[in-house]
Amino acid sequence: MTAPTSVPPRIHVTDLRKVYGDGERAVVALDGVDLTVGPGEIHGVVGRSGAGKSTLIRCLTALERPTGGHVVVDGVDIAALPEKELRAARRRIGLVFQNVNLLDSRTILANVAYPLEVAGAGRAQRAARAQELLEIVGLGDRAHAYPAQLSGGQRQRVGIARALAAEPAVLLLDEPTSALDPATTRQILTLVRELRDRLGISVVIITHEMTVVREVCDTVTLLEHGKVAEHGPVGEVVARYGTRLARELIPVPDLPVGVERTLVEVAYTTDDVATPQVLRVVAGLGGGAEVAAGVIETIAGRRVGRLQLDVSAEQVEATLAALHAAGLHAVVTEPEAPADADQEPQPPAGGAPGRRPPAPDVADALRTTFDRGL
Ligand SMILES: Nc1ncnc2c1ncn2[C@@H]1O[C@H](COP(=O)(O)OP(=O)(O)OP(=O)(O)O)[C@@H](O)[C@H]1O
Repeated sequence: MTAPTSVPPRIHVTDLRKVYGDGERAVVALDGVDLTVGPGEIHGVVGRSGAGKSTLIRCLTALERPTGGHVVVDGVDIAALPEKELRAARRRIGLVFQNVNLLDSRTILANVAYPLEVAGAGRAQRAARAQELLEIVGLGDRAHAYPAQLSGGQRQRVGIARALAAEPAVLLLDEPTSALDPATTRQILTLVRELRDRLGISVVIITHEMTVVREVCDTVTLLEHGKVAEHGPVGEVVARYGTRLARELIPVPDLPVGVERTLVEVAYTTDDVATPQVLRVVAGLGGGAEVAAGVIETIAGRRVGRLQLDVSAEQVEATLAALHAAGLHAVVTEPEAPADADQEPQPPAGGAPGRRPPAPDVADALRTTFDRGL
């Protein structure tokens, strides 16, 4: 969902730059990033390790001063604010990260109430609000449980409830489902969508999981080497045949390793051509063209197909010509590497595979921010 132009975006980042260090040691982590998230929009930010995702989070939450550019959250440019005004501005973003840091000695009700306590709300008021938030995230009957008694998915729910306590305009979720199994992931994503529908909140999800983008995001940004490589509504991005995001959002099954083949890929959306029509064209190719792999999926309301044809080397030109003559997008392609083949190895978190936890300085900074009452 892209915000109508008359409605101001909840997040409007322009030409954001962040350089760590200087001179020969300078590392350009963000290099002219633009990002717009409208009211009620769920926006995914994806990118490989080192692309700049954590730096973007830190700039969005004002934990890091940008080297240049603007970070406007709910109408306030937090990149330009003096230190003493930052605390109030930070409340406009509720932050939840993969390893939810709950206070183990407190009940989950007291955990959710904690930001309100720091903000000076009275006991009865904060208990009522915390209970209401726990009801919203589906944990109303566990208010007096302790964090150690909860599953990973339930802890995420508590983290989300706590992040909502200060009534933020934006919920920022950093790898919210990386440590969760597929069924729990789906439940959390359903909750995120419900929160958006119920509260009208905007959501930014930083993730390396394309499933998250496919299942819940309205719009997506791909960061590469600190720059925006691709962005747009998910339904449009999947129809940009051959782009990295389109390929990763609609992965075709891998071919056996070591098999040498010439693959011709046909990509289409059923807005343009129906699948039976495509198959008729493929059936008429002759020359031994065979469907080696393929997938047809409905993403963001759009049905998209990718077929990989196994074609003998001498038939490639004729095959491409016939497909193009039928008005289809077709290119010679390579067997695909797994989506995150060049990710750094990532240690398990919370007992399941996932993105590595934030570096200690990030985790400490975030904890300190939370302790200050965010
Ligand atoms: N405090 C820092 N000092 C120097 N360089 C840094 C610092 N933090 C990040 N970088 C560098 O900035 C670049 C972007 O890093 P960042 O952590 O934002 O990427 P990322 O996409 O979040 O990666 P990951 O998914 O592995 O967490 C990398 O080259 C990284 O080495």
